[in-house]
Amino acid sequence: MAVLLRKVWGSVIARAAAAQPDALPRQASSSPRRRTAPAQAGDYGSLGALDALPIDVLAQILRLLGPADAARSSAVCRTWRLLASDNGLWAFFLRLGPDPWELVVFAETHLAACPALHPGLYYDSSPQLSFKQIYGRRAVVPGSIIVDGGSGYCKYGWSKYAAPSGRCATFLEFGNIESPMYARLRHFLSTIYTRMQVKPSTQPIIIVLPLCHSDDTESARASRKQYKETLYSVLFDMNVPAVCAVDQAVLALYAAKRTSGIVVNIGFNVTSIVPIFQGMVMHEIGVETVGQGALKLTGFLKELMQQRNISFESLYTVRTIKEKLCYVAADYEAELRKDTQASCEVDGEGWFTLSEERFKTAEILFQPQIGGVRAMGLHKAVSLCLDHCYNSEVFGDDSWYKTVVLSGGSACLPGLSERLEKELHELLPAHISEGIRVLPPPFCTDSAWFGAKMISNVSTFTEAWCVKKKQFRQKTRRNGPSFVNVW
Ligand SMILES: Nc1ncnc2c1ncn2[C@@H]1O[C@H](COP(=O)(O)OP(=O)(O)OP(=O)(O)O)[C@@H](O)[C@H]1O
Repeated sequence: MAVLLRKVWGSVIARAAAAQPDALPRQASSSPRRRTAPAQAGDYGSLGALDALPIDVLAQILRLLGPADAARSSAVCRTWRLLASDNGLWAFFLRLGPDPWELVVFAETHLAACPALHPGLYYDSSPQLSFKQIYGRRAVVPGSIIVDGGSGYCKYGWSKYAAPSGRCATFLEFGNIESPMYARLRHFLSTIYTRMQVKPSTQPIIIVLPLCHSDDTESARASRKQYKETLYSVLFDMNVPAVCAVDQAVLALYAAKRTSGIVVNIGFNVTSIVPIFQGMVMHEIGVETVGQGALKLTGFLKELMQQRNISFESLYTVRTIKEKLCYVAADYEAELRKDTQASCEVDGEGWFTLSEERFKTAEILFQPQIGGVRAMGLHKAVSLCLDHCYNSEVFGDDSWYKTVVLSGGSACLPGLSERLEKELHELLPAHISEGIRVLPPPFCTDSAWFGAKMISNVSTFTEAWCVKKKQFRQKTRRNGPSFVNVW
């Protein structure tokens, strides 16, 4: 530390000399300004001279020293302790960390406690944060394994990584994991651990819970409970030390830096519209479901390509073309009159050119009949959900549902958020539609994974979000498995 301080001290003097090139040699030590610096640039002997430096220079020194030495310097004296506890200093160190600053502030402000585990503790305000404490706690939060077992595609990886490290086609490798069975879940999770080359006992796990496509019925509640019970049992039988299980839609909402709103998840098979208030899925208001998702979009593009005699090798080719060329028209009729031809290359198969198929594919989200699907248009289903939220009148704040967050890979189609917002404003009465905003998916296919990553790094993660093996065993012994429902 002393060596660093000397270096800093040298740079302070050098900067002062550069600013006043002819003043430095002549200045007498009695001049008021010179009282804050030694007489010679090389005179580093006494560190006591630091006391005479202006506060902002001392603060800069602490910043240059880094968090470990800044924390150590609080042991020197009261003044250093005060300086080293400055919130701005620790906010500066947090900003240098791997997570974007606004995500850190959002997580520490709004995600300090899991609403399902600690309903009383949950807050949605902006308390005074101690960044020093937060820095210290975030530094020791253990890394977690994050598993988002989507019904089409599974994403998994370590929370300290920037993105999921592995992806696989859930439906091909594991069948549909939404019908929970001990053996299937165990096989699924063991496979992920093996692929990641991680021992289950070494780290907590965050499991992204699949969306429940049903209302608040007895059987829906029972199946949610059964799924969670099996999940916890499987993981604790595998010796996982702590488990955090959160709904997919809630995580996607967190990734958009919101705790209340409506998540529209265009899933693999179905699209779900999920109202969420302060991190809790509002099953009593109703989760709307539209019976088409990514698979239908790919299938419809395949049909359109076949109609134009465009040949391709597999459905993966069609999926790639969809991701590269398709978009959502702002105005379907107007788009039909435009020249929309564009091409893309698919590895090993050459170039493909599409015209109106580019926007016709996604138009089935709004006009399902174009694709021969008997389903409700997306805008109508979202309107219905908004209407239910408006009529629920259970909360004082009537704007909690006015942010609509898109999630799921297909929601990355360019133009979708703008079109949905436009349709909602046209469809709904002004008193409901006023102020409604539709946000594109914050991290494309990986929104839920990133929401989980945000939670995994929050300073209170282990105690506020995780269920530990001992807790689980004790509670099941005492209350039977039914207690899992509140988790
Ligand atoms: N940029 C993109 N544009 C259009 N579609 C995309 C894009 N990126 C991914 N997709 C599509 O998203 C689909 C996969 O979505 P996602 O990974 O969200 O599914 P999932 O998580 O398995 O679904 P579920 O929510 O039902 O569990 C694929 O069909 C893929 O083609």
